[in-house]
Amino acid sequence: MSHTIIAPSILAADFANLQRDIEMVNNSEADWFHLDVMDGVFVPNISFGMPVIKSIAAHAKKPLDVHLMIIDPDRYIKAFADLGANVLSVHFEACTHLHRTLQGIKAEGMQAGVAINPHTNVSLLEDIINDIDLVCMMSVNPGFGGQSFIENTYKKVKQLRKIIEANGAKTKIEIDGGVTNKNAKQLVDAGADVLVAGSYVFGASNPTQTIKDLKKNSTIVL
Ligand SMILES: O=C(CO)[C@@H](O)[C@H](O)COP(=O)(O)O
Ligand SMILES: [Fe+2]
Repeated sequence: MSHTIIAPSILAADFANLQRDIEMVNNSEADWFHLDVMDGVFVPNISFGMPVIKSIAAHAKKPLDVHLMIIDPDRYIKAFADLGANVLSVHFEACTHLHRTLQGIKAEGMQAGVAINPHTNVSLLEDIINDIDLVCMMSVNPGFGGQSFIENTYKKVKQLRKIIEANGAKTKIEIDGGVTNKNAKQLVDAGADVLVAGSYVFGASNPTQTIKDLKKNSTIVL
């Protein structure tokens, strides 16, 4: 049996009841916390930054998967390591020297992730795939929660899975945006290892059960 990692996106949580929502994730079948950091420059939205992540880290009992949607992310690698990030993803489109940035993330003891926008071809990762711990494949345009899933993602997951296998890499594929129980199984069948879900989880009447269902439906019986 192969279990898919489920990472609820805190962007869709109720910030006035953040501790309650963190405890819900702690006590659920979810595996990671997905934290979206937006700078209002790389994406047309601003989310939350260091003080909020510090508070989340104080209560979270599962790994922190931080998705940086910011320009020049090298400036903050150490700060996110100090906050307790376990996986740190930078955007391919925001890095001039991606290889150096990934080495910098690993040097701080974190897993190095690369996020790619819907228009970015997965073949651009081929020469660096062995240095990437996780590819955060955007299945919506980054910047907002609650958007519709882009169907072309299935094709990209299959292409990326081939590149990973051809290079003997251990890279995980994470899907971010518009994930629901309607597309979860198909994404995992295409080769996804991690599913991020924000509005689908926190907008549900029973988020704990929704996570449980996502986990169950994305389990592959080998
Ligand atoms: O990075 C992002 C958006 O930029 C995501 O992590 C969203 O937070 C996912 O939210 P849903 O699409 O699941 O509502
Ligand atoms: Fe994200």
